[in-house]
Amino acid sequence: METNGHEHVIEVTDLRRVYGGGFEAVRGISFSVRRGEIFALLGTNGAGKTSTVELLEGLAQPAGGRVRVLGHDPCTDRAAVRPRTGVMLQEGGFPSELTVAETARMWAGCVSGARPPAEVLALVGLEAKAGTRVKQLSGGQRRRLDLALALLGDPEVLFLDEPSTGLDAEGRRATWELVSALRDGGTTVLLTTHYLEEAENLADRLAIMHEGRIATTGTPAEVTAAEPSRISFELPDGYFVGDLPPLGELGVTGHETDGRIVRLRTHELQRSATGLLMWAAQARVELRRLDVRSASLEEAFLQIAKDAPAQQAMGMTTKEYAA
Ligand SMILES: Nc1ncnc2c1ncn2[C@@H]1O[C@H](COP(=O)(O)OP(=O)(O)OP(=O)(O)O)[C@@H](O)[C@H]1O
Repeated sequence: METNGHEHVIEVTDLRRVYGGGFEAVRGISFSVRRGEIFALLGTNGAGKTSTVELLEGLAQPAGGRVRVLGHDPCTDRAAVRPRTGVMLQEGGFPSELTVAETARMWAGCVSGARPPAEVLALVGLEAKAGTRVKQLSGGQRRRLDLALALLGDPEVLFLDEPSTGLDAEGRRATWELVSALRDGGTTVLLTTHYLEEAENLADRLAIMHEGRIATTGTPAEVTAAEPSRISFELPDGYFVGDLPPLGELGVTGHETDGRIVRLRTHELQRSATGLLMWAAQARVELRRLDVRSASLEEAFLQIAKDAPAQQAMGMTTKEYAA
């Protein structure tokens, strides 16, 4: 379907997934992915990312709502969709006695018009491991084999469930480069990830899921822009928060204290930082552990996940100012 001149390769409308015991893992989500775009689904543990991706892959029927991939229902019209998509699941589950090359050849036998197995192994940097048994691969090498197999059919749409989990920094970068190159070649990619840096580097657009719903969506810049920047510092000896200049007048929209550490939130970082530093200069005090940082995807993520146990454990007090 075309909207505003963009062809939507994946369309999800009010999608729901309910498991056997009645647990609703996906609670009415909607988004679309354009042709040639990388779309990242981010979220807290158990947010419903894998449950969603499995519906897009046609591995299960939704309890409600609608999924279209390349214009088809991926579950009931699997024969039309499957040959045009590549899937990298979280757990590949290969026969461990086969070598890498044998695994790729076996998989190629199940894919119509498969690319030469050696070609996809080279793409993911596994050509030197062609003769190695799968059971002797490291976790990261297995992930790369997973990715190679997903590429065998030269798919138009690629689903990647946590593609770089278990990879070292170099392997992760290599995967990002490969996925970017695939996108540049016209492949549409939907990926799930726990790495905010991955989404920031790779995704054209993203959605952050929390408890089965989409909490926010947009380009990384749009999602980030909605979040405040942060300034933190240690209160100088003998000073209290009340001794600081009126924070609202510095453009500060809220603050938290954690012992002697003060954290300020602001949408006007330069104005707030300047006001604070001028105050410190005039008072002739040093702001130890001073940290000034622009809004980031991490902030957006933590804000959404703020009721998660790890955040509660930080035990901060919070004050909000009227904007
Ligand atoms: N087969 C199942 N039966 C019942 N509940 C399930 C099943 N699979 C997943 N769930 C539950 O559905 C919720 C969403 O799980 P899902 O695996 O989709 O989350 P996720 O966002 O991919 O998480 P993670 O980041 O930890 O991989 C979780 O609460 C999970 O316990």
